[in-house]
Amino acid sequence: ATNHRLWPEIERMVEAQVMMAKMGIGECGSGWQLFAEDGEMKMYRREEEVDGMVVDPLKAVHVVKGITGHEVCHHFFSPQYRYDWETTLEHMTVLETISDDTLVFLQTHKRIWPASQRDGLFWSHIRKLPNEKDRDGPDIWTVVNNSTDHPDYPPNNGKCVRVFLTVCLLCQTTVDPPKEGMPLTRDNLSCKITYCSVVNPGGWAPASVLRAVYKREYPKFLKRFTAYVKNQTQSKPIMF
Ligand SMILES: O=S(=O)(CCO)c1ccc(-c2ccc(C3CCCC3)c([C@@H]3C[C@@H]3c3ccccn3)c2)cc1
Repeated sequence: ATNHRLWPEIERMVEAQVMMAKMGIGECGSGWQLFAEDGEMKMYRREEEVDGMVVDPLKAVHVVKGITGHEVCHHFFSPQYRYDWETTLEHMTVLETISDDTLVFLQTHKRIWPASQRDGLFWSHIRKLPNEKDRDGPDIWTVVNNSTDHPDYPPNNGKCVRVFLTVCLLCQTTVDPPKEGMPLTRDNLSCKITYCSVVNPGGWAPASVLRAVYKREYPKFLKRFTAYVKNQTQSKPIMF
């Protein structure tokens, strides 16, 4: 729905986030440090603080066989799967359904001692993008999540401190064609996933605790989420 109050912001954020996600780590500016590696998954972060709070930008790249970018983005965007893969989630509500590709979420995350509990209120938008490199190749799919306001849920008015986040999941599918006359199967699929996130904790939390949480939770999240998508799709028809 292009006539919604958030549309101009969504357009701007999607364009900016997709451009950043497409850039290699080298081009993304200096200061990225590899902090986790597991097979094809590589996680980088930059150590940044705003008003003494850790807001370390994170960029992860991963290559997963047997799934498509559409399937990855569909399972990331759709609320009905979220409790299955998002382990730090305590509660999730869809506050607004702006259109079938744009939702507004309110989420509370499990408390991380000794910091106070956090919640996040953000719009989430899923979009297919043309594959510029290979016109007749599979499309690129992306989901962008960005903090927003909602009149009924002002920040920090209850037990939770409101985090401010911007997240981009960008997926590029590669099809390795089967032998002449052989059917296309999931063995011919590979998906390059780029996950970028900046989470401002919204209020004081010990830097050492936050960095330890990020170091533990982000690799776990991406591995768990991608394994979940493989598991959910393995016996289903391919969704391009
Ligand atoms: O990609 S998403 O949009 C997927 C939808 O859920 C998303 C990802 C992460 C968060 C998030 C929000 C707050 C916090 C902290 C900050 C201070 C205390 C709680 C964390 C901590 C880092 C840990 C974390 C890392 C990865 C996954 C989940 N948890 C993460 C929110 C949304």
